Amino acid sequence: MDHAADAHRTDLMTITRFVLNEQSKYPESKGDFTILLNNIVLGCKFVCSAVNKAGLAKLIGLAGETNVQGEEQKKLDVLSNEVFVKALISSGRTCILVSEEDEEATFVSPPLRGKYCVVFDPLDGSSNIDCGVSIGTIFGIYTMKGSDPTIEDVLQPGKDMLAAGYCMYGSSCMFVLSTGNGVNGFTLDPSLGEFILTHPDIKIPKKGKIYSVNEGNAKNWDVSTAKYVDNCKYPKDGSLPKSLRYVGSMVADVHRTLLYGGVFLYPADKKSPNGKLRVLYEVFPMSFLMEQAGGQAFTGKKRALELVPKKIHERSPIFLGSYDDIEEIKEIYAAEGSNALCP
Ligand SMILES: O=P(O)(O)OC[C@H]1O[C@](O)(COP(=O)(O)O)[C@@H](O)[C@@H]1O
Ligand SMILES: [Mg+2]
Ligand SMILES: [Mg+2]
Repeated sequence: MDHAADAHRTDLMTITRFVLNEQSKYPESKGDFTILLNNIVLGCKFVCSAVNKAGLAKLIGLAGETNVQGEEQKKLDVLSNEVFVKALISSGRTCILVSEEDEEATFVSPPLRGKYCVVFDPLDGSSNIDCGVSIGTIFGIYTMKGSDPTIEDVLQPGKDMLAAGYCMYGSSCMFVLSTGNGVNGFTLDPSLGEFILTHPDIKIPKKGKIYSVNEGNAKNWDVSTAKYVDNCKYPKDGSLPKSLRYVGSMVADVHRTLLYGGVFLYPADKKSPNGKLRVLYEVFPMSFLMEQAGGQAFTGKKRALELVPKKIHERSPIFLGSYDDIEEIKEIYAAEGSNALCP
């Protein structure tokens, strides 16, 4: 056995070692990012174990509160939010936190203040919590621009994000991360309590066979969305129809899209003129990952990562997935426009 050659194999590459290797590429780095990420990973492990035993631990059902989005919060929404706020602040590396579950941004005071701004959806796919279908956590990381944190530090375009990722709590627990050098996936080994690199350098297929959308909104769609989905079902070019897959958890639908290819879309419609998904902690992180994996992310008008949000809970329509499939959607929108709502 040539042990020396084996030393470089990615087997048993934990996420901590992976990030430390990444860090070594930046000699000036003091390890702040590694410590921050370590606490995000810890938060995900905590939430993963709570999700796995939700039915046993009476963590199913409503918390009795309503969040800023007007949604009834689930017990696990509230628990996950508390876990991540604590994990992020105790890292001593954050200055601003924006959570889906908190109306205002949280400004971290010294001495625990650091240079990173973290935007996050502590539990994504809340409508699937009580039935045990895959859900997740989504996050994005920016660097503070000045010496003191201001809300402008999180109202930056998505392309200025430093890193983004999600953790999916499904049949296996997967942590998917990009620090701007491609996308890597890690699977939690429950017996070790370690995330192990299992999906190095994820690249989305250039074209896919799957489309993912809530067709229940079809009567409210604009002409372009209706035309694209019609093309998926009744292709005009003689190709095979695409298959429909929709979990209703963005993390699960985007994770499948990243690995298998195709498109996930949550368009604007008469009911939700700005779509449903939130720019900072859903649209941006997933768009960042999609582009890093060779795909695209489009709003119906522009590249999603070019958006500059004005409010922390702002929403945007989103189409993300395989490069060629998003090109097709962009051509339809260029021809039909994005304001022509279905009659
Ligand atoms: O039920 P709908 O309208 O299809 O919406 C599903 C979408 O809403 C979400 O559940 C919104 O996220 P939260 O669960 O974090 O609020 C997404 O995960 C999902 O893609
Ligand atoms: Mg969400
Ligand atoms: Mg959520």
